[in-house]
Amino acid sequence: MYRRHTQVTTVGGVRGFATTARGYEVLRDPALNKGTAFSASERAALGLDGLLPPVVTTELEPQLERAYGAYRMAPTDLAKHVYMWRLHDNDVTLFYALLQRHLLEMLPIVYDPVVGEAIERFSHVFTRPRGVFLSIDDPDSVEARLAAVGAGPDDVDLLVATDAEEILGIGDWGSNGIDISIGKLAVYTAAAGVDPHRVVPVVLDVGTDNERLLNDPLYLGCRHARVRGDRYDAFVEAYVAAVEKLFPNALLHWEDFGSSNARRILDRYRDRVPTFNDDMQGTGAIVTAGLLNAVALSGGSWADQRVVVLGGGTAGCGIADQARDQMVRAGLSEEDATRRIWIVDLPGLLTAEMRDGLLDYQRPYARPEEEVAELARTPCFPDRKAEGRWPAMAALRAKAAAGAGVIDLATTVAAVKPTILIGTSTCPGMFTEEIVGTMAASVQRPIVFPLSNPTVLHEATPEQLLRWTGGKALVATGAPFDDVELGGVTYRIGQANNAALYPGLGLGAVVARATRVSDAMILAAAEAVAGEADTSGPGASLLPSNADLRATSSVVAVAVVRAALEEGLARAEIDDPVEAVREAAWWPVYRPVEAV
Ligand SMILES: NC(=O)c1ccc[n+]([C@@H]2O[C@H](COP(=O)([O-])OP(=O)(O)OC[C@H]3O[C@@H](n4cnc5c(N)ncnc54)[C@H](O)[C@@H]3O)[C@@H](O)[C@H]2O)c1
Ligand SMILES: O=C(O)C[C@H](O)C(=O)O
Ligand SMILES: [Mn+2]
Repeated sequence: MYRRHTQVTTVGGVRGFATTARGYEVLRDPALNKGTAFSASERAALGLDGLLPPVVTTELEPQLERAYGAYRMAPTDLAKHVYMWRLHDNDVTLFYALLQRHLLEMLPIVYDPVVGEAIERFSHVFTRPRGVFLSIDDPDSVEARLAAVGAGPDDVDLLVATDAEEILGIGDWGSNGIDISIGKLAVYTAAAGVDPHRVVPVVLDVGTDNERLLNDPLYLGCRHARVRGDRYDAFVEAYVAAVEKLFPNALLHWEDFGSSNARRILDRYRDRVPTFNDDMQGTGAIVTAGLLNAVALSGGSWADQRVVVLGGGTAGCGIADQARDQMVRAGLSEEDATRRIWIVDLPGLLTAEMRDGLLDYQRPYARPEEEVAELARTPCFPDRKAEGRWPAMAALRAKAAAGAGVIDLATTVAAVKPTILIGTSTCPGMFTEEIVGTMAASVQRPIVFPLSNPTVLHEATPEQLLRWTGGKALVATGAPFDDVELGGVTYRIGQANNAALYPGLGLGAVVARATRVSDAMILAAAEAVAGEADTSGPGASLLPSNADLRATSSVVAVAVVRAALEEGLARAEIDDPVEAVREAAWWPVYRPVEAV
């Protein structure tokens, strides 16, 4: 966000800034600061002579070299992460120029998986605030806190908010979760060119149930258990209402909410404001993109797929919904399509007898009793980590364990013979050789996507899946994985991470000034991503490489703008979507700064 004393302007025919700031005030504004790249005349006019070394380097190049050297010197991934955000606080342009140049290397540092470590350590490595902290203990202050960023009604395009109940697969991290909002926004800019000065990261601090935080003297958030129920809903409402009032054009992105709140919030607001839930819809769409290519390569038809999802939370059910919709497009009725999806969670295969304990969006997938009556049940052992984190599912698990037992993943896979196996369980190693072998024995090209993040939580590694299936598995993962060499073929592993989709979706929605984020816009994004992958040749990736994210995101954004126009959801007048997206995209280049 630009400070109040700075305006975006045109300087000598080029987009630049006009500012009343002088001296250190200029250098300490990360939006304005160019360090050694201030020209001699800018230095004179802005009062910078004497405050900078004498050499003038008007290009970014030498600064990029210096910054990359410093980055390389940072001894650990977390130290690299901290270095990058310090750089951001010093010079936003240089940060994004560096990130974009080394995108494949730095995305995992700035974003997932290292952002997970940074979130766990937030209270210990905190140096300076970024983003907006909203507190459930002071709900009346929501509007004032958002207004404190100092932006006018036309100055904000996008807000990413989290309540941090289910960060990646690492659980509840309270107000530390601000870093996921910040990380997601950095990807919006690096991947799609969303203007980093027109976005706001937000944490909705409703407390935390994480004992480690509650007992950490350095914890910086509200030190009490998570507030739920009416107070929670009123707080979320206060946030949305304040955004509508202060930033009427802005898109609202929800990130890493717990499974009991994510869908409810989305359903409440999706017809009122432009909004989407990244874990449900962004993930569903990027996985659809990977599946579109995988199903085509497998030679099968969508109407014939059988899908088993391990982990029926926000991501798993978001994926299930979009897979169901794809089968409906292939000609199945909604009921028949739903019947081709099996969800296995902590209580085992979700069945009709559990109906009352299931979340509303899990319920359609519960299997009828008569169908599962013959399936073997195994006793299950309490999983302490999971009991705390998913009370509803853990209660069902305990009930099943006390009764006949659970229908586990191995039994489900043996009975269903799925063509597609999806992992969103947060439980590493759950896709065993036995389970994958069972699948491979009945389908030619088993499609297996272990998606849990961060990397250590993957249900299986691509190397294992390919080895166990003699290279037949069609694999995509949530975190980045190296190529796999097997039988003389190099297998490139597509990353089915919503980072490859939501930036283009968001940019498209922003460019169109969309009033809503519709299912058609999301499908257009998924199809656009799928179309960007070259799946020809042995071992080809199912998804485009993250090295091409900028180009992929532009294609996605154009497709989203077109879909918004077709549905009459665009407020912007757009003749040429390609040109509109090109014009809107922000690039990390130094701009002239004028003293006024
Ligand atoms: N690749 C991506 O783009 C992407 C996107 C979103 C989420 N994810 C990952 O998916 C995972 C789940 O995320 P979420 O947002 O859906 O979380 P969530 O809390 O909403 O869902 C997790 C579900 O897994 C279930 N579960 C836990 N242990 C299990 C076990 N042993 N067996 C079966 N089910 C189990 C829980 O009961 C819960 O229903 C996380 O690791 C997250 O990082 C990946
Ligand atoms: O953040 C990611 O890497 C993807 C996804 O949103 C997740 O929660 O895991
Ligand atoms: Mn997420």
